[in-house]
Amino acid sequence: MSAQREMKEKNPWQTPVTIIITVIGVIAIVALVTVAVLQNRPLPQKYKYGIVLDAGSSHTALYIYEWPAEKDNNTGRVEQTHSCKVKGPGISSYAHDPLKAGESLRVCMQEAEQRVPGKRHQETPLYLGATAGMRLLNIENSSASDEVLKAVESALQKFPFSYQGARILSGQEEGAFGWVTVNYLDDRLTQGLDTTGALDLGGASTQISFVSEKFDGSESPSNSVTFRLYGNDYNLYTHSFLCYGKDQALRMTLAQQTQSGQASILDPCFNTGYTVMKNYSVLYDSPCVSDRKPQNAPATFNQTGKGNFTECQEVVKSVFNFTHCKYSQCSFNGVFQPLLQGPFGAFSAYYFVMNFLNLTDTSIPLKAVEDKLNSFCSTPWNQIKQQHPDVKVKYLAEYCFSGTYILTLLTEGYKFDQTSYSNIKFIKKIKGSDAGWTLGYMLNLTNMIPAEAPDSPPLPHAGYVSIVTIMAVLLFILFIVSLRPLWPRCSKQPQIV
Ligand SMILES: Nc1nc2c(ncn2[C@@H]2O[C@H](COP(=O)(O)OP(=O)(O)OP(=O)(O)O)[C@@H](O)[C@H]2O)c(=O)[nH]1
Ligand SMILES: [Ca+2]
Repeated sequence: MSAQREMKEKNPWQTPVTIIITVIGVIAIVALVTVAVLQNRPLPQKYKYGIVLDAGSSHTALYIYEWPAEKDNNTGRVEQTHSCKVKGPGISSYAHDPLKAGESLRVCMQEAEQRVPGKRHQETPLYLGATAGMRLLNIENSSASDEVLKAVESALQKFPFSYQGARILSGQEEGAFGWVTVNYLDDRLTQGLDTTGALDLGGASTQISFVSEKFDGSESPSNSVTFRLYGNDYNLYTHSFLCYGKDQALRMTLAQQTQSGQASILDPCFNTGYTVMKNYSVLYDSPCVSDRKPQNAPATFNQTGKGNFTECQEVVKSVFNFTHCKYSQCSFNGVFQPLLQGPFGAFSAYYFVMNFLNLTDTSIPLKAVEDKLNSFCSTPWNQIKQQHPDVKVKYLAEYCFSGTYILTLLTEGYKFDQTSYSNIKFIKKIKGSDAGWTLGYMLNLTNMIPAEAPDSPPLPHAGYVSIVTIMAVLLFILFIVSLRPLWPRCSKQPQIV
């Protein structure tokens, strides 16, 4: 028993000094880890918001975007959280009653007030961009388009957001921002990856934008847009064809068929059995066709469907001019276009139409696309209506024309062949955000895409805490090891008999 007592007395682990040092060491490590965890705990996520109104020719849509407040500069972080389709036609249709254009936006704006947290209202930028419908109105009657813009401006200023202006975008901006949106959402810009081209088919204009190695902008400077984004330079080819959106293109094919001011036409682009009376003055009330209005035409004409894809394609082709080109190569109407390159995302009406016609699979031969259109166009109108009772009649009636127009625009207009056609993807959304010019427009105006690559992000919180914990444990072990001279010698342990 006395030997045991003697050993206990000699054991340095049980001296008060060692016990105090060990306790202090443990407390210090616990404190270090606690401070690391608490100090670097991610704060509850705060979001910022931005609102863009897309005042298109056929309708207006409102988009709300959201991004983490502390990450304005990081790509891929801005997301569309809400969209609202304004009831009624596009703002350019209110030329005769501009106040109604402003009034029409109210419901969607009230929705935005509900969706964006109140304390963020005042700092949330609000933009309105108008496209081809307003471009046409501006050509036709610039004071009327000014009035419409003024009316929407005063309507928007009544809301508590940070109003940043309502303006008409140029075709070039519309094409370029559509391209930015697609590539931003695909995370192609920060990674410096090859980019995706953008094809946008609206009601009154259509845009094609892509990066081509063969294009440095010199051959046609008006089609060139240069960007420096995240440290990479891009030389973008873009062109917007005014009047080649699908509604104005339809007008042009009808103008082509009513040149002599007949009282009726047999239209190959509409299904057999479809018939409707149309007004000459309404049809020709657009700068896209107004100079072709036949003299002495009656007030109305009957449009009756003939349902013939091949003939429809001939009529559609007649609205493109392929005769002159002063450049090395052109798409149509004497417009320069470099060699097509890379994958393409085709959105807006490209998607609506090809999705309805079950033609979004671009790996099928172009001949098969033609066959499908041929079969759709030759289906009687009654049967089409029966098969699709829930589809809006206006859309349904126009699918034969729209499908034929899209195929002709892509293959004859832009010169997509079997191989390049298979590089097109018909898309509506990318990662939950609509493909279109609005997101690119907002990112640009809020300077959210820096010219140079941002510094690499700091260590994530979990990584930080793990490293501090490992370091603390290592320090503790080191501390214990440093006390080695005080350790009891195992070999000298007294034998207890
Ligand atoms: N089939 C179908 N067509 C649609 C739908 N929504 C819009 N469209 C039509 O598709 C065409 C293009 O629509 P948008 O892309 O909204 O065109 P927009 O922005 O008003 O016109 P732009 O100012 O030329 O860009 C128009 O003819 C619309 O009437 C839809 O859900 N289904
Ligand atoms: Ca549009």
